[in-house]
Amino acid sequence: MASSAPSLYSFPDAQSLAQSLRSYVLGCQNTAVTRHDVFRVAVSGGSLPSVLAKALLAPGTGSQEDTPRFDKWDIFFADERAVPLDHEDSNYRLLKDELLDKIPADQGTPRVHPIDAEHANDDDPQELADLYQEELMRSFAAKDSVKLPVFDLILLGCGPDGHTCSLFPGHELLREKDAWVACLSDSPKPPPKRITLTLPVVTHALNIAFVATGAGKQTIMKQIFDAEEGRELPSALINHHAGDKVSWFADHPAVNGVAFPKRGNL
Ligand SMILES: O=C(O)[C@H](O)[C@@H](O)[C@H](O)[C@H](O)COP(=O)(O)O
Repeated sequence: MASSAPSLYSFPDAQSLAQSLRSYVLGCQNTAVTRHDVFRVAVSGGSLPSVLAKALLAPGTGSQEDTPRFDKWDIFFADERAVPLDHEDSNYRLLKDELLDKIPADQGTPRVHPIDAEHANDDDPQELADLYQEELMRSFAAKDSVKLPVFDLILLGCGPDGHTCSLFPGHELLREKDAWVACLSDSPKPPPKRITLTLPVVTHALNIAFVATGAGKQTIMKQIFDAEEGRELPSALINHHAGDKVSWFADHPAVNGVAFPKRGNL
C-alpha cells in the first residue's frame, strides 16, 4: 500500500485542463530524458487521446521545458482491443488519428509500439498478450533481473464503472501478480477481446495520470475518492497502491460533490 494520497486536480474547462496536462506530461518527459535519454509512456483509448492531443499540439511558450521532444518518446499502449490496427475500434488508430499524424515535423517522430493483432491468432488473445510482453521485455529488461517494467508515465482514462486500462471491476485479472500483459475475452465494454497492462505494471510506473471529464463521471468519482465501498474498483486500487505517484485531471462537472480535497493548479 502507498503511504500518501493521489492528487486530484479540477479545472473549469477543457482548455485549462489541457494546459495543465501539458505541463505535467512535459515535466515527466524532461525528467525522464535527463535521467535516461528516453521517455517511455503508455497510453489508453477512450477520450484520452483527444485530450492528450489538445494538450500537446497546442502552441507552447517556446521555452525548452515547454517543448515536446517526440524523438525521445517510446509510446506503448496501456490497453488495446484485439482488432486490426486500422479498425475503428483500435486504440492505436485512435491515437494515430488524434495525435501521431499531427505531430509537427520539427518535434521529431516517436517510436510507437502498437499491440498488433495481425501478428497473432485471431482466436487467441493470449498469444497477442504474450507477444506484447516480449516487446516490453525487449524495451525495458536490460537484465533478466528486471521484474517489472518501469514506465516514466502511464496515461489512463476511467470508465463510468470505475474500470481503467481493460481492468474491470470484480474481474479475475485484478488478481494477476506475475504477467506484465494479460488478455480477456469477456470485457463488459465492447469489443470483448482485449489486451491490457496488469495492475502491478501500472502501479510500478513512476507517474500515473488519469483524465476524467464530464458529469457522466461524477457518480464514479465519488465512489473512487469518497466511498468505502468504492475501494475495490480498479481505478481506486491504483490510487491505493500507487498513492502520490497518481494525478487525476478532472473537470468541475466530473468532481462536483466529491469531498476529497481538490486542487486547481499543479
Ligand atoms: O480501450 C478502452 O476502452 C480504454 O482504454 C478504456 O480503459 C478507457 O480509457 C475508459 O473506458 C475511459 O474512457 P473514456 O475516457 O472515453 O470515458
